Formats: sequence, C-alpha cells, structure tokens
Amino acid sequence: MVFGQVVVGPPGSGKTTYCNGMSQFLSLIGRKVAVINLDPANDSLPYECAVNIEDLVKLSDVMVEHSLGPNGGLVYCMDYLEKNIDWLEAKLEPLLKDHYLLFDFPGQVELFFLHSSAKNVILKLIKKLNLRLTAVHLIDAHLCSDPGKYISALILSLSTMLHLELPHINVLSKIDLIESYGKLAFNLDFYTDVQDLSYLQHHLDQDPRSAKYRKLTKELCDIIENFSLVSFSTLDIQVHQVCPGFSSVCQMFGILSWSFFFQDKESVGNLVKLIDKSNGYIFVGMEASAVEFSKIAVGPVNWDYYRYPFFSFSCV
Ligand SMILES: Nc1nc2c(ncn2[C@@H]2O[C@H](COP(=O)(O)OP(=O)(O)OP(=O)(O)O)[C@@H](O)[C@H]2O)c(=O)[nH]1
Repeated sequence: MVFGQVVVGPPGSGKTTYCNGMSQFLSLIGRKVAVINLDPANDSLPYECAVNIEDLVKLSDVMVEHSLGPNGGLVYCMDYLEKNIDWLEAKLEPLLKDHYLLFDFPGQVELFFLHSSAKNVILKLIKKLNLRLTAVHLIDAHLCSDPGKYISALILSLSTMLHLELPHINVLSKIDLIESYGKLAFNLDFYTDVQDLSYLQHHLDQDPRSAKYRKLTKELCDIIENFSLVSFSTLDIQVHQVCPGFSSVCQMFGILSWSFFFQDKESVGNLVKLIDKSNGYIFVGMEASAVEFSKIAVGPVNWDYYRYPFFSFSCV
C-alpha cells in the first residue's frame, strides 16, 4: 500500500510552499517522500520533483497552439493528463515500493468541484496503483477577515469535498498572517469549527452592501450547516534557513545541524497526525482487532514526533 496526499486549493493558497515544507518535515521524521508536480503553471519549483507534468504537456505551448487563456489551458492540460494516464502511471511505478507521495495540483478551483478530469486522474491512480490518498484543501486564512469571503471559502471547501470523494482535510493556511489583515470579528475557534453561522449572518447584516443578499447568504449558510462536513485545521508551514554561520560552526565542531527550521513545527506535526489517521497510515503494520482499530480511529492521535533530534536542535 502506498500513502500520500493530494494538495489542492485556490491560487496562492500555499500549495507549492506546502509540498516543499511537508516533504522536508516528512523526510526529517524518516519517510522517503516523492513530490509529483501536476501543476503545469508552476514555473519555479522550490522542491525537487520526482515527476513533472511539464515533461508531458506545457501550459505555454497549449495556450499558443490552441489559442487558450491560462484557465482554458489548464483545463486542457488536465484533460490531456487524463488521456495519457499511462505516462503518469509509468513514472510513478518505480516510486511505489517505498515512497510517500505528495501531489501538487493546479489552483484552478473549477477543476476540483466542476470538471471531472482531475478527479478521474486521482481515482484511476488510486485504483490502478492501490494508493491511499488524503485530499488536503488549503484555504488562505486571510479569508476569515471578511465574512463574505469566508462563506465562499466554506462553499468551495464543501463542493470540493463532495466532488473529490476522498478522505479530506480542510486547512487554513498562512495562519501566522491571520491578524495582519485586521482583527477577526470572532475567536479563531469560530472559523475552524464552523459551528453556528447565524452569528456570521448577523455580522454581515450590519454591512449595508451585503444586506440585499441576506436571503442568499442564509440559504448558503443553511447548506453548509446541513451537510455539517466542513471544519478546518490551522497551519503555518513557513520554513526558514538557519543562519549559514551557525551551520558552519556546527560543522567545524562535528555537530549535526540542519540548514532550516519550521516557523511553527507543531501546526505541521498536528496536521501530519490528522492526515495519517485519515488515509490509514497509522494502521500500517498494526496487528489489532476491529474494535481496537475503531478505538484508534475515533480517539485522538497521540504519538511523539518530537523525539527526533532535529526539533530541539533546529529551534535553538
Ligand atoms: N507567512 C506564510 N506565508 C506562506 C505560507 N504558506 C505559503 N506562504 C506564502 O504564500 C505565497 C503563495 O504560496 P504558493 O505556495 O506559491 O501558493 P500556490 O497555492 O502554490 O500558488 P499557485 O501556484 O499560484 O496556485 C508565497 O509567497 C508563500 O511564501 C505560510 O504558512 N505562512
């Protein structure tokens, strides 16, 4: 069985930064990670990718050849990938033995709640290669600072969950920047738990610009609450380089040192635990009864990622 993540979310929500940070984090806790870039618009990649869609199809070529804009071009590229799924399967085959897979997808949201090509690619891979994948859906945390944008983020998250039909985790990314866009109207829990949206409607009603959409807002909030599926984890996955002088001093004294550290390692660790539970990674090699499995599935996941030396070392 091969485990991994499908990383999706609107443009600029932090998918590429996530794949880079997550691959470094997972490597540090001992996993062999392969990042697969399926975003043909990703021109400068911060990570080393094991497979790159650009080797199959280039967005710039598609736009010129078919006189398409960037959005149409991306839809074409995903359709092309679906038709050439054998190419991707062949590229993934050598990684299946011992790698954990991170798929970096394009940010065009319509690909994940409307069109079927990206979903078909994922489902075909899951079926043919026996993959266990979790969808990680990134939403820029700054959307919480505007109730209207937050409701659209909820609708997008719900539509993506229903469309992809995968184990799914919604994440408020760039949580370190959340207050830089102004003070939130409610506590952070309100935005992560998505419990009672009537407060948000009341807040929106205070704004004369949104008053005429009151009925529409209420209907949308009712849909989100009736499904009761959307909630968010929070994440700050910024990675910083350790000052080069410090690394070289450590090397001089023969001390092991890492050249980077995470701004908020706990948020990354907590998310990894959730993902591991959702795609079944934590159950690998475990011999237990069905009752014990279900106890683990419903309980909190607590194991100690922090026993690894890099954490104490990198946070000096
Ligand atoms: N402060 C902070 N910045 C972040 C974080 N994650 C991503 N960013 C920044 O957000 C910007 C956009 O990140 P990308 O990773 O390029 O986003 P993307 O979703 O891949 O963008 P597209 O390829 O356009 O879809 C970059 O400047 C990142 O440095 C975070 O956790 N904290």
